[in-house]
Amino acid sequence: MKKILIELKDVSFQYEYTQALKNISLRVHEGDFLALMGQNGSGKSTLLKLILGLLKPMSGEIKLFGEQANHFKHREWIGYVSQKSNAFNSGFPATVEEVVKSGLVQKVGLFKRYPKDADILVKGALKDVGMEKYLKRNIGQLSGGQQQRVFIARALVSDPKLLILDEPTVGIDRENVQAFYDMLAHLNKHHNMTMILVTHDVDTVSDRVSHVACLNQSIHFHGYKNDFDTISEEQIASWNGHSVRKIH
Ligand SMILES: Nc1ncnc2c1ncn2[C@@H]1O[C@H](COP(=O)(O)OP(=O)(O)OP(=O)(O)O)[C@@H](O)[C@H]1O
Repeated sequence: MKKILIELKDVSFQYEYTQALKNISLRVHEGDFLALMGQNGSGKSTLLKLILGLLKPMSGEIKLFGEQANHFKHREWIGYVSQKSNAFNSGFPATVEEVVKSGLVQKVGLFKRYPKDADILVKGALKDVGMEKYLKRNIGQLSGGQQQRVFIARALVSDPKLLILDEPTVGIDRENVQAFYDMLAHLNKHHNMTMILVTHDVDTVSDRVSHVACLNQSIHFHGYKNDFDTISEEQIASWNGHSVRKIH
């Protein structure tokens, strides 16, 4: 049986005036490549913040790697690439190498020295995302998609078991989106990296993902990608409150 890495049971969360999440139950197993979909304001970021321990649920239970979330000590097992990480301007004074190396801070602690093999780890992480040639380049001189790969390498350098990507294809041109998904699928298959990919766009859900979850305050669907493909656009639209188009 595959291990359950993330488990939410009946989780609800309310901001002062807004109920963001209602009775969410969700399991992510080791090796899953999950697309978490939902329109703007459907609660995706709130759900991520709960998983990342930045918010506490009002009710319900969250377990990470089998442990209660509030007792979970291995935050470095969860890598996170935020939505706006690929928005550096060309003058930003950091090289690709420096950006990726800074990902080790989570593992070694803020005031500790980098491990002796830090340079090897950095090169390995850049190789995993196909960016090893850019080690000494300034981060601001790369395209949006290349910057996104560097930030994935930054998350990978501390050797996480689960990678959460918030709308990673925003800012990547259409031709490069498939190559980007190929890279994620490679990490998922060959490095056994469990992935949660957040998107508000049905169009961008790739055939590479294994599972899909549709969120709009509550979970409307969670299952295999093949089963998701049999659901009509009208049905998905009724969950989202606006029309949708599935592109294969
Ligand atoms: N800090 C906050 N204070 C109050 N309400 C909030 C806060 N953050 C989010 N909300 C509300 O909670 C609901 C869910 O927001 P959330 O950011 O989780 O959605 P999302 O699916 O990530 O949206 P998007 O795709 O636009 O990023 C929305 O109605 C939003 O207005």
